[in-house]
Amino acid sequence: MDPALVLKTVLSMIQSGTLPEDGASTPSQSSATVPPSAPIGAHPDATPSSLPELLAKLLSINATQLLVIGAFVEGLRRLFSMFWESAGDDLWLTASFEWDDDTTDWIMYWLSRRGVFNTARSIEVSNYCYGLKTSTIEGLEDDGWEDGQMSFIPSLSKTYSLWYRGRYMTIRREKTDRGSYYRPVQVLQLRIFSRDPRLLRSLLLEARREYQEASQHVINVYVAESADRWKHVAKQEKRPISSVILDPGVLELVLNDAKDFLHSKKWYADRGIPFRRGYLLYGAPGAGKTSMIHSIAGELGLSIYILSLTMMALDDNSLKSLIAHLPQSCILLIEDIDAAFHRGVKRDIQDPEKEAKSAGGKEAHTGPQGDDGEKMKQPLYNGVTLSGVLNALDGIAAQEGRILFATTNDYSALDPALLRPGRLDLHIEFQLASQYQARELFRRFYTTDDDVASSDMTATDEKVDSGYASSSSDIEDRLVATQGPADGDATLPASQKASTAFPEGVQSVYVGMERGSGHLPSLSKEEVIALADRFASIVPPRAFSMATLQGYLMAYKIRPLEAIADAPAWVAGRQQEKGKSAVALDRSGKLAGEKGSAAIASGDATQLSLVDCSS
Ligand SMILES: Nc1ncnc2c1ncn2[C@@H]1O[C@H](COP(=O)(O)OP(=O)(O)OP(=O)(O)O)[C@@H](O)[C@H]1O
Repeated sequence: MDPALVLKTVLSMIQSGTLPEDGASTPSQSSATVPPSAPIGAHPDATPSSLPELLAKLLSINATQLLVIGAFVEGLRRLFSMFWESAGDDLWLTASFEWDDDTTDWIMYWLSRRGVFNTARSIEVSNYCYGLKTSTIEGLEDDGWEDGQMSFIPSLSKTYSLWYRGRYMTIRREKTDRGSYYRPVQVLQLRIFSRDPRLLRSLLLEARREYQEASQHVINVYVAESADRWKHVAKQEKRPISSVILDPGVLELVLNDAKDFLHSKKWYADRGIPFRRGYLLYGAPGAGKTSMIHSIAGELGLSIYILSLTMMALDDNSLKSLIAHLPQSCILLIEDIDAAFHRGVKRDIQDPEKEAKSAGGKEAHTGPQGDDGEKMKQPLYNGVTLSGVLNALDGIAAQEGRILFATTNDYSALDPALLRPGRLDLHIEFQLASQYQARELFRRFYTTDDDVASSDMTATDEKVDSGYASSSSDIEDRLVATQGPADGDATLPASQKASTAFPEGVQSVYVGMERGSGHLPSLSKEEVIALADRFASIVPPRAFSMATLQGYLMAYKIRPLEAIADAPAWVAGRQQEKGKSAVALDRSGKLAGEKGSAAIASGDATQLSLVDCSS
């Protein structure tokens, strides 16, 4: 049989969709009509009229003929794939995005807005948070799923298609041969059937714009997952600047400084100064260091990258690599930077300034790190050395717009080389709550959102000390009514007295927010201010952290009058407790015991120490 004839027959059958004439005809019947043994060339012009007939003819092809047909088909296939590939380059626009890259987030969000994955028939589902990649699924909330609990992501090696501005477009997630065996690098490949590169650019810009618009109310938080990669762990609602209560001017100082820095690239370049800015927030735990950084990140629209120097498997190289993998604009937050030093970040270089001073017989710094050789030789917690940390911090300047925040509760543990201007330029001490902070905390706690935004309470501590000038007689009456007749247990806070829901014999109290129903009593703005003044006059300044005061108010979430009534007993109880065991911070940030805080409270300390090392 002529191979060309066979091929022609196959093609014509495919084209015409010819089926066996008689559906009942069986292979055995066919083979009876055209015996397999019949030489195919016996009737050269005979065209097989049915599939069994064709099969029979094919089976009768000899090896040489088969080889010719095979070679012909393979040749055609190669030709076609060559054409397809070159046509692919010519006719398609292609862009690849590394799966872990932020740009993938843009594309994933853009795709999810077009419902590509909501209608796909094969999809990967994950409850892991992928930035804004999470697809919202209509009706999901009704089924008890909260928004953000589910992500749709494209299955591996599966192609999804859609139309973009009238052009056919495909999406595919693929593994590459890069990365480790266990974690190969994955890419998202996007192809548009077009020769106009502007189309790709406009898609990218569109995706970025949509993503940024959707991100306006959130900040992304990343942590160093392994020694050399960042992992997205959360998208958090932006924390309003006004929700962080510090003494007047402090937050504004840092925020304006950071804003000014971000706009000063040329200024730095013109003067040959490395373009970097670092802030060190130190002092009392629960005083608002982390809160302040989060609210500033929200205000500046920057993501936060959190790094712990005590992370296992971290060494100088991986630290450098982590820094190098930071995006151009972001906040790097090194939390509890002292922890690494306590655990023995190896001091393998000498601080030249200190050496100079030591030579002169003077210590530059008397912290525990000092020039103490013993300390330097402590066993390493991990492979990080001080020079590695310093080099990494200096490397932050390599890209524009990176801001460093470091926090610590133990200022004195930090090495002077770290504190030098150019690395950590502005040092801000956070103390226990001042009267101003206590009053503002109370006021914002019990006022509505609108009142918080509109109210401009600029009263000073003197005003608080001046008594209850602003308190109305109405409020006084209500307070007296709240305190009620003496019940022989005046020291027991009302929150505890009210906790009668526990089974008999169970000695429990709410330490956080008490559950229960009810509403905030109706209080005018002036009444809340009067109560806030009263609260601030009861709480001794610099005796409690803001977190502690917030915890106290949480127990009185809807009972401001009782919060005031119980405050003296609560303060007395806490001070008694703290007198035994608690600690406070002295001016240098060193943990010094409860008496330290009393000394600070007595006015022996500045409210907030700002050390602008660059000036
Ligand atoms: N100045 C503040 N204004 C408003 N809330 C505050 C303030 N300080 C602390 N809080 C509240 O207390 C809690 C703990 O605050 P935060 O984590 O910011 O303290 P921190 O100083 O970073 O503590 P640590 O040193 O232990 O990390 C948060 O819920 C925060 O809302």
